[in-house]
Amino acid sequence: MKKIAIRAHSVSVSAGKHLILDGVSLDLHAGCWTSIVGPNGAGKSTLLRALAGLVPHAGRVDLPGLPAHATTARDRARHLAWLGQSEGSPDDLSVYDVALLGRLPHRAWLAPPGPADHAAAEQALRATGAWDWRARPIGQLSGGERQRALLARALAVQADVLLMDEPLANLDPPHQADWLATVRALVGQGRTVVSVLHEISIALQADAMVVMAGGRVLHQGACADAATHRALENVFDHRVAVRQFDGQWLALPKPPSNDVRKTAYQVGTA
Ligand SMILES: Nc1ncnc2c1ncn2[C@@H]1O[C@H](COP(=O)(O)OP(=O)(O)OP(=O)(O)O)[C@@H](O)[C@H]1O
Repeated sequence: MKKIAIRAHSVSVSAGKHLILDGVSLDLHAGCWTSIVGPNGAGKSTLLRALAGLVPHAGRVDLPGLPAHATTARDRARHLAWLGQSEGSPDDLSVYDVALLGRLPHRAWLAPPGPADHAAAEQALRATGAWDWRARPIGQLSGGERQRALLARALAVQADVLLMDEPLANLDPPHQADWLATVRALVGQGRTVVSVLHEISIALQADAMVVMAGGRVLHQGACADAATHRALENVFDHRVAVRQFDGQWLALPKPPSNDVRKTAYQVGTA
């Protein structure tokens, strides 16, 4: 039987009277890459933040891979790394120092980074192609360069579980492919990756997929399963078609029907 990396029991998140996440229960397998997909506002980021313990919620999130003696926030930060959307870092911090931030859970209070920390930062920066400009201040970087520096910070943690919210934001296709290779390597080492993705064709390359809408999980299954493809097409109102090309599943955008197109045009030109 597959090990569980994260188990959510009836997790709900509210903002005032608005229920953003509505009693989500799910098991995420260890040593697997799971992608979370769904339309805008489905609750994907909120679910990921709840799994990471970054948002107050009802219900429970368990990390069965965390040893029983590992009870502190620092233990948890070593076990579970996080890459959020539009994360901030002081603009004058160098790319190298940003990567080293990922080592904070491994360092004693106020202790300088040691050889293992420098080695982890270098490995992470090389994996994201950011090593050559490690001395540059993060505030001077383009959107994609910045994302690669932040990704390096998450990788430098060397955590068993990585949660990433839109990790491909601003990345060009070669660096998207590098990210895919990195995820495959992590999973090959037995690590668990959970990513919220809008790039559905890339999300379909994961091992498993969680399909969300309206703050709920509508479907969870293998990316190769026909039931998962149907759930994807349904949740996007059949505006995507899942097809196989060259041995790979792709989600192709479909144009609106003539009726919808006509209405949209009339609204747009009114
Ligand atoms: N602090 C908040 N207060 C009120 N509503 C919120 C708050 N945070 C999120 N929401 C709402 O909760 C819903 C889910 O938000 P969330 O960011 O989790 O969606 P998402 O699926 O990640 O969306 P997207 O694909 O657009 O990034 C949205 O309708 C959002 O407007």
